Amino acid sequence: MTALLSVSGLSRRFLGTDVLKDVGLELAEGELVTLVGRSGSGKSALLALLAGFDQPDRGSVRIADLPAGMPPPWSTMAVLPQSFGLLDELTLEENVASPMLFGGGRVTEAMARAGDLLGRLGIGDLTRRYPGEISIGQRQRVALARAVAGRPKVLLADEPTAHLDHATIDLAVRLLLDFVDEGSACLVATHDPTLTARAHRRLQLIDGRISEVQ
Ligand SMILES: Nc1ncnc2c1ncn2[C@@H]1O[C@H](COP(=O)(O)OP(=O)(O)OP(=O)(O)O)[C@@H](O)[C@H]1O
Repeated sequence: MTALLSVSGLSRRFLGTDVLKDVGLELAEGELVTLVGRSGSGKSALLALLAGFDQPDRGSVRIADLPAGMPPPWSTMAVLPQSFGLLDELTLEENVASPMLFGGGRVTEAMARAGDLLGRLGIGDLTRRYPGEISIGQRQRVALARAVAGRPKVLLADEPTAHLDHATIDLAVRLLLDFVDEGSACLVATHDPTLTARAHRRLQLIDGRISEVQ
């Protein structure tokens, strides 16, 4: 299996506290891996380091075949933040199509894929609405659709099912599993037991250290 993300010896200190201590992990192509840990344990801090939004005090992050430490282009790594980051002036389908269009994709194909992804998440009837006209759980689904739309090699997702009901979580998990099956890898910080149960592997953060959940 090809390693799409390799992390070693990652440490990060905030305000005199070692939040992450010597963290190492690998994500292989085809893997959906969850990251659990108590609130404040450092999950979002770790995702920020992996995404290149923050710099470690020690350690290295290597993404796909880029040199270690090289910030990944958005077409290689996508980030789904807790705050979604949707563009309010674009319709839902335009939001989802945007990574494909920025990557040089054809408009008709990008819009068709956007509609398909939104349909798979149960909101195919809302494609022409704007983010301000839908619920928070619907916005979360749009953000998930947009995160996978450009087929990035690595997706980092922070609590992507936090606002979803049980049936909708099932749709989201299926989408993520199909996404990694097509040659990507996904690391998900989550408190969601359904998502965790269906992941290929589970990691946990305790006292700044990462370990595999057996
Ligand atoms: N920029 C920062 N400056 C100072 N402290 C920070 C900063 N970012 C994170 N922290 C601290 O690092 C710790 C880990 O925060 P983080 O947001 O990664 O937790 P989390 O596991 O994602 O929590 P949750 O499940 O509640 O989202 C917390 O104690 C937090 O206060």
